[in-house]
Amino acid sequence: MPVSSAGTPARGERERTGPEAMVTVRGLVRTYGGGPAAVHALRGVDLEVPRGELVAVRGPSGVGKTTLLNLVGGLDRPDGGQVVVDGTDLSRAGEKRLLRLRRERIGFVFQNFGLVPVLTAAENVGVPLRLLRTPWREREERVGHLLSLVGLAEHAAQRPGELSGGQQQRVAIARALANRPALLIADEPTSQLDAETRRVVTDLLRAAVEDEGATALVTTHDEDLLERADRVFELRDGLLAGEAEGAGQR
Ligand SMILES: Nc1ncnc2c1ncn2[C@@H]1O[C@H](COP(=O)(O)OP(=O)(O)OP(=O)(O)O)[C@@H](O)[C@H]1O
Repeated sequence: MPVSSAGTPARGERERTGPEAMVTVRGLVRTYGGGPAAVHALRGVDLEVPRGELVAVRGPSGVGKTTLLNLVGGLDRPDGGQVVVDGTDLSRAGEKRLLRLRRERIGFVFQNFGLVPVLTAAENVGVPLRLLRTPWREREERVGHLLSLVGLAEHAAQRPGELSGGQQQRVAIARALANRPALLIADEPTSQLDAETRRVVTDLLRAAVEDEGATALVTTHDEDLLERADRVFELRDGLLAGEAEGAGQR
């Protein structure tokens, strides 16, 4: 990071967090509501996600895991602290810059999948590529490849309502990978799945990291996924603590 003599980032320089960190979170605070009913979801969270790793955040229900992912993904603004993603300080980025970062560099897998009900599986996977104005042929090839990767080539023409929960989850993962995101953010990507599908989805996340060069930040309770993460953090009482090394195996 270029620094001025005072040790702060040189004026006009894009803030960098070093070559390794894809995400750096410092002192992150998010409070919902006010007064005695205020919910202090995050009270000063610090987190570093190195490039090329699968990092998992665990913690009890309602502890603030989704809140953290939304803030890292630029979908919500914090009440305090700093989030730097891929060299961009989100608190200094305007809406346009945030939108571009989300479209070009980030893939999301939401807890409720977030698929568009009137679009087929293939069309849902193609949405991020349409937003990037990817040419038709390239889009079709990428969508076909991703649907095969998640084992849904045969279901390309079905709409979300005609797919099982596990199939919808896999469509959501294929869609999140469509733009070859530098950062894949996944909120409980294996929840509500049977053991076999959980394994398939975990394999996909590892493949995104190993083969597609992505960095992944996931929340999960799934012991198998935790086992295969490169690092595991625990969110408790609004703070992130206790890093454990996962096995990080394929
Ligand atoms: N928009 C909101 N308005 C008010 N309170 C909210 C809002 N979103 C979340 N909360 C509260 O903030 C806390 C953290 O919620 P969050 O969804 O981040 O938890 P979580 O760890 O992801 O939970 P789960 O594992 O059940 O998905 C909860 O107490 C929740 O009720």
